[in-house]
Amino acid sequence: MAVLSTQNLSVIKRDRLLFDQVNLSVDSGSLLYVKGPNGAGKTSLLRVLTGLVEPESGIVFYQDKKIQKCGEDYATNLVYFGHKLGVSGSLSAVENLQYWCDSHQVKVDTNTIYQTLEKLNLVGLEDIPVASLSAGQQRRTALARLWLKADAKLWILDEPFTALDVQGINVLSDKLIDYLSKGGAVIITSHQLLELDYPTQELTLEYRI
Ligand SMILES: Nc1ncnc2c1ncn2[C@@H]1O[C@H](COP(=O)(O)OP(=O)(O)OP(=O)(O)O)[C@@H](O)[C@H]1O
Repeated sequence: MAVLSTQNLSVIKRDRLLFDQVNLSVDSGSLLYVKGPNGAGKTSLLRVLTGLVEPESGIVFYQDKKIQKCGEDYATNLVYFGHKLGVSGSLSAVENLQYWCDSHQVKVDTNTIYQTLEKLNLVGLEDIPVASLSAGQQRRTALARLWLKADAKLWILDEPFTALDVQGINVLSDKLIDYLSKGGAVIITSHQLLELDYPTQELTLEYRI
């Protein structure tokens, strides 16, 4: 049984058909790389997969069940990392992550959050307002959610490598491979070349006029 699959997904934005009849299927331990130029519809597709946006037509299934019928089960087993980081600049990294965990029913103690931030090279920056961190450090803060919710069955990641330096890219790449190797499923977009040493399915969206 696929973790996530679709049947004939089509999305229109401003009278433009972004994609039509998309059928995809992602199993446990599988990586799907969604490619395409700016404006092709990658983010739109990912948002439909999360259930945040309704498609014009077609169905998204989580473990063979329509996502609209899954209730909390889908949300509990999903991490969506979108373009917007969803962090509050006035809160510290620890406070942001504690808040995120509380609102996503992720049970962690504060010590685990500090340890996770250490893995992301944010030692000494855990307790200052996130607004005073660099762009890459803010992104690392948001990405810590992947470490904190590694028992989710599916990660949907929209450009997670943006603003990361080489070390950050390596840390995230290793985490993705670790998660996939343990049976997680990943759907990812990236304008940087995705060079994960892991079997990768690709879905390319063309820019349609
Ligand atoms: N809420 C919206 N309302 C109207 N048009 C939208 C909306 N969201 C996206 N679009 C349009 O849909 C098209 C696809 O946008 P989308 O963000 O999905 O592309 P993308 O492939 O992710 O692009 P990029 O590589 O630049 O991130 C764009 O032309 C955009 O203007």
